[in-house]
Amino acid sequence: MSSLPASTLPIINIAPFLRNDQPELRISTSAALHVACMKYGFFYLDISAYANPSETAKLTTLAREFFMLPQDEKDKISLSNEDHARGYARLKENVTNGKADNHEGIDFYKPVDNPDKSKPVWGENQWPEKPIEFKERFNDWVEKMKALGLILMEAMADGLGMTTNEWEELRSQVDDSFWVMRTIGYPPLPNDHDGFSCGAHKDYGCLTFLHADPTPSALQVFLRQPGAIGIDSARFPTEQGNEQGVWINADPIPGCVVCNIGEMWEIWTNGLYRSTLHRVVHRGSNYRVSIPFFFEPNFSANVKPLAAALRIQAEEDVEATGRPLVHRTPVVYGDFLLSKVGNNFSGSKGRYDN
Ligand SMILES: O=C(O)CCC(=O)C(=O)O
Ligand SMILES: [Fe+2]
Repeated sequence: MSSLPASTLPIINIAPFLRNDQPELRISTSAALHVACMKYGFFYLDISAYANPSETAKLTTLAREFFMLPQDEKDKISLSNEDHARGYARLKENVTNGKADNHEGIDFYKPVDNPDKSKPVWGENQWPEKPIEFKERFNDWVEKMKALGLILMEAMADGLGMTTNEWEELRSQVDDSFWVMRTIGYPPLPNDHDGFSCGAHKDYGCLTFLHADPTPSALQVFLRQPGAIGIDSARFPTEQGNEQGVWINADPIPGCVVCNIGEMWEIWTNGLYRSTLHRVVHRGSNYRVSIPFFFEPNFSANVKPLAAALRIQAEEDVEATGRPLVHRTPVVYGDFLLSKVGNNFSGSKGRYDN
């Protein structure tokens, strides 16, 4: 897999949205976001003005220390203790496209009022006792990523040409994000493993911010390119149909998180922005650690096509083709999430994934 082309994904710096004195830079940045979301659904977000590299390095170290603990120590926070969504999942416990993923991980969700572990995703988070500092540092990261989510959403609203009122309305759907954070550990993928380190999928929420250790040639992104011959087209998930494209590596870049948009953005933009397939194929010899943070809509958010996206489409499509716009079906985010989490577990109820 190391022969895949290197990433050509754009790098977008969030810095102009952290301050108020660079209006032109804000405009060009939100325009670049708009193009990146239409073209790739994936980009690098340079957060070096927002997060210190020592902070992210500490997170991967803590996660690695946890995964190196004996199995029975890790199993103390097994997700079977809880709502089958929050907690630790053993290697190969997660399933994508019917095949076991070669990773282990801990999932955390936004805490809820009145937790009830008999209800999917409605239990309590389980934090490891070891290594110490784990809970504190990761909680800090949650706060930081939640704030980043709102900053990026506003920048994207600008990129879509939303009015202030339209942004306020969208903001009210994401201001109590039902976020998810995962720490994932990937041993090298054995050659005879029937599946991937993490099988091809789209993220189904709003925005993913992925911090990973420096391992190259692990995360791969599917770039749609009509006419291209896919590298292993036999393995496309069915919903991808026979769409053609190529897999590229999205190797980590210092100071950046990899950011991708989930399926809720497809609905909000009525398909103008596309949520993009990605997968992990980690054939290196080291133990890889990644930490995705999923900034999601509020549980009760009613996600439907945004007027700003429909305006763009009306200009581009209807005039060009004469066809009326077909609107995507609205969903309540929490219902959508619950319909998804049932599919991902070999033995039990399921959790957040594709
Ligand atoms: O580990 C990675 O690089 C990606 C993980 C991922 O795509 C996910 O958890 O949704
Ligand atoms: Fe993903």
